[in-house]
Amino acid sequence: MAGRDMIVAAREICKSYGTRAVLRGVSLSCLKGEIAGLIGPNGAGKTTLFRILLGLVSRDSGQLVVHSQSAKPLGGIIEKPALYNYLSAYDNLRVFSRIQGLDFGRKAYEGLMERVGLAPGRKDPVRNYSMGMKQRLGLAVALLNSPECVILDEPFSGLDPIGIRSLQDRIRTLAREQDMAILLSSHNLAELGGLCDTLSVINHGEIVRHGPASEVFGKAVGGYLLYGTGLQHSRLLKALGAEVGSTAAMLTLNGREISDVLRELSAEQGVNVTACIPQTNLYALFEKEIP
Ligand SMILES: Nc1ncnc2c1ncn2[C@@H]1O[C@H](COP(=O)(O)OP(=O)(O)OP(=O)(O)O)[C@@H](O)[C@H]1O
Repeated sequence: MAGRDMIVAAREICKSYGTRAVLRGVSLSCLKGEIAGLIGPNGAGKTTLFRILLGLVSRDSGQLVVHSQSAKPLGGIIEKPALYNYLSAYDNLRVFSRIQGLDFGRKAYEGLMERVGLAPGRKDPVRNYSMGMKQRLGLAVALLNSPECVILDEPFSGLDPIGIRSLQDRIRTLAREQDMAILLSSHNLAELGGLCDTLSVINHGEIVRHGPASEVFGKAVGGYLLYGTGLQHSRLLKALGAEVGSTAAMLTLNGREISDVLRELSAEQGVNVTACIPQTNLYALFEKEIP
């Protein structure tokens, strides 16, 4: 990995609480302009790792490496953003800056609000905000001080699908247009799959898989749900043992490529597939990969 482009790396991090080992030799890194996802079930160790990266919790052993020219290279939100609900978004940003002994001035705060998709003119208290707006304000707080890497713990929790899409777009812009390194966690593959460049899977305090998101996502696909017309007449679906209804079919590939199956289906008379939705198997994803 080129040191020049790497912003943050955790190497072989171990952490125990009492006799419980929570992180067992975890390594994770994020490059400039990269979106790196960390996925794992409840209690896997995601928040603990992010707290260690942000210097909020000490590690027992392992190394943290940060390459940055910035005075404050890392910014982040751990769990829900802790906001002052009785203040406006603008005043929240001012208070969070002053806590750090800084004041960036009106223009900077308004610019930051626009950058995360909040209307700078809105004066009412944050308690009136939707969950999605609060998450975006939390992101703005994390961006104070212009960090080169932003760490977001469960940023999509509590958001509806439109809120998820909107926050994903903001995160993509930060990485693609502003070259920021983004590390984010979730226990929901759908939230990370289309957004991240790389995915690391953590379970019981160990990274059990790591790689390009498309590969890791591919490991978790157990089958496909097809929608369409005439599916019940398909000889191919019957031969593949799919469960076929009048408008939908559940298909397990058994070694075939989905692209080949779709091509062959499109050649069948009277069969028209209108949607193909991968069905993920999280048990397979969270299982430790045998090298
Ligand atoms: N301060 C603490 N004291 C004792 N145990 C802790 C502490 N913080 C976390 N743990 C334990 O460490 C383990 C990992 O917790 P962590 O919050 O890092 O997991 P997570 O993957 O973020 O889970 P979730 O998705 O539920 O937020 C859990 O068993 C948790 O109970």
